[in-house]
Amino acid sequence: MDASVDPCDNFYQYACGGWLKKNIIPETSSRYSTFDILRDELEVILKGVLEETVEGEAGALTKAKTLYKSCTNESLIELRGGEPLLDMLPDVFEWPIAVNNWEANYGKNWRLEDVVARLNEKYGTQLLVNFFVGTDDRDSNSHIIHVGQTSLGLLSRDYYACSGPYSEACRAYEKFMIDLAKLIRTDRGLAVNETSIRQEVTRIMDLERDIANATDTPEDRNNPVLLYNKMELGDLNANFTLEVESQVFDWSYFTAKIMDTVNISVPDTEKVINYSPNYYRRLNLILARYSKRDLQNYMVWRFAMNMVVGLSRAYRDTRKAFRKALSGTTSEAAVWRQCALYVNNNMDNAVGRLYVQEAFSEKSKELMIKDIRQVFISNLDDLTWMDAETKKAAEEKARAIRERIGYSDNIMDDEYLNNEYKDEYFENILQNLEYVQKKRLRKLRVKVNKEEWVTGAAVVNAFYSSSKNQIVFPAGILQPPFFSKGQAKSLNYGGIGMVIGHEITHGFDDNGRNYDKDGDLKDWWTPDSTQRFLELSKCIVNQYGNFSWDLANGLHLNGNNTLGENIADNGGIRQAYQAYRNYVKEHGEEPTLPGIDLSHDQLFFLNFAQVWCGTHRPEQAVNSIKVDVHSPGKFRVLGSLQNFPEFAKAFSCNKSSYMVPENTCRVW
Ligand SMILES: O=C(O)CCC(=O)N[C@@H](CC(=O)O)Cc1ccc(-c2cccc(Cl)c2)cc1
Ligand SMILES: [Zn+2]
Repeated sequence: MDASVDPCDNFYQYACGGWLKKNIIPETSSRYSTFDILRDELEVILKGVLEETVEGEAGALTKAKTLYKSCTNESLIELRGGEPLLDMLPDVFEWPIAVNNWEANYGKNWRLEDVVARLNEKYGTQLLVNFFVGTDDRDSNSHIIHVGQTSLGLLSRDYYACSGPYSEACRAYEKFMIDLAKLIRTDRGLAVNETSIRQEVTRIMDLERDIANATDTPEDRNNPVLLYNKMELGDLNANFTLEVESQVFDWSYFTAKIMDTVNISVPDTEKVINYSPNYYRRLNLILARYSKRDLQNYMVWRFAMNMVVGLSRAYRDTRKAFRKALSGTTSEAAVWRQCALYVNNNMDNAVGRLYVQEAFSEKSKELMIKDIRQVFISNLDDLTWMDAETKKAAEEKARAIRERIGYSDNIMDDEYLNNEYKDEYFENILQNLEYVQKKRLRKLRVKVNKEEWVTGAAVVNAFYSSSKNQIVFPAGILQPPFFSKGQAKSLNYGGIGMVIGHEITHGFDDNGRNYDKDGDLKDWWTPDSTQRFLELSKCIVNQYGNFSWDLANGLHLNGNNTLGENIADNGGIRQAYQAYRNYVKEHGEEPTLPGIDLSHDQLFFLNFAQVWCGTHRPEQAVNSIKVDVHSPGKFRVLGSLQNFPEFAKAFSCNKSSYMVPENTCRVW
């Protein structure tokens, strides 16, 4: 901390000023903070357990270690060059820019449905048409087919302006395409004509820019009620025509191409949810202006660009400038880190088991969730803006929230674990992609398992699931500074207590409030209470929208896209603090910590703030301000403390100081 700063002038600087002086962002990190360091440390633990040979361990654990080993076998990876990618290009109907006679060999029988379906069912990549099986928002026990809008190579639609802070990213993106195309042609012994490659790359960029402009903005996708457009599969053919070179996209044929691979037949009367009707209407106008070749170039590019990270140095180098432009890092993370992350993401229960056995103590499960839930409920009484009927429903929902702490007992059961990973899909990454995707598609005819955890255990994070009305605190976050049985309660309440309140409040933010206690999209609000909620939320939208972020060229935060997180932060701090005061009332003040002349109330706020001591690279700041639903850490701390009078009291701040603004916001 920097005690020379007045906590009432800028509490973030007071709490973190010392940290910022002592820490430099590593060249491999785009953001570096207390929170990120916990994640880096967790990866080190994963490295240790994944490299360790243990006789007679469960088969699933050996498979995770095998996958990790194949991923980190750098000499073999170097030897194989671009082979894993080159070998599978024919399987997705080739990349026209990197092959000769594409029209003769592939273009003739080419169908958009075939390539979009193949990328989806075999490579888990949703492009152009985002087809996926997910929980039915209005029937949270069932799965249903969804079609949504595509993801973008440059992450946010705003980048395609390619001007100002985005010009470098666009230039690097196109260079990435050119270099990869040249490298593949060279590897295939094909002539490289720089001019024609540049021309094709320009068309791919134009196509993706048009697609980006066809996508709905995040603001237009904030309300789950408006996204929920249920229709029959047959209606997609009738109302959402897509045509390429006068070939009409057949939605039924397309769906069968995907679902046949998991032996699920889908009739035209099948109900589906269309999350992005406007996107599909706009998309058709765009497709009329491009050729089959353009589309094929675009889609295979979007797939190939993500494959290079697992290939030889020459292939990874084509992505360097692009990675620098988007994240600011000058060198990629160590291979072992990338592999530990990859295996954890794809085999989270096996890796979770290894992590928990190695680093988690059962004592870390004794969280104060009950206290904080109780505070949320008793606070409802004070809310003047909510009527009794809606308060009653809110209380019922809060009481119904189910909690998950640490890890699922299932992962400690060898039988269960081996069964989850029974197929031989773990030799390498590509096969693993197919395995994970098939598992997702098979869920269509299966009921939602609400007991299932929405995350692995080896994760430094926490979650709220609106469809399960469930809060989850995986083992990875149950550690200092968030929690430790041995540390002061003021630190635990300012740490994990805040996170618990944050997750509970997600059930009542601008998105979560649309779901009832059973996780179904059902309105349990009176119109008046809804009206008042929206007014109070507006205060938060404006408050955070007023923050300008120096690291992002002074861009202002998007108060709408970050609203849910900001409501959760503001609820969390209040609930955690009140729960701490209740604890003290019952158990008495805690003994003061030696050598620190701060009260426990002050320590509560200090620990809360120091979670976010850290900083971003400018490129990452521009990126995250567009795509992250969380506000930057500094503003999460400042914004929530400015709205909380108890903070001002704890540090005896007077009215005129920055931390005690004239008008404050409060929802929960
Ligand atoms: O990685 C990231 O940037 C997102 C991390 C992220 O917010 N995860 C959340 C997952 C979610 O949103 O429910 C869980 C969470 C983590 C930290 C805090 C916290 C702690 C102290 C002070 C403040 Cl203002 C906030 C609150 C919630
Ligand atoms: Zn959150």
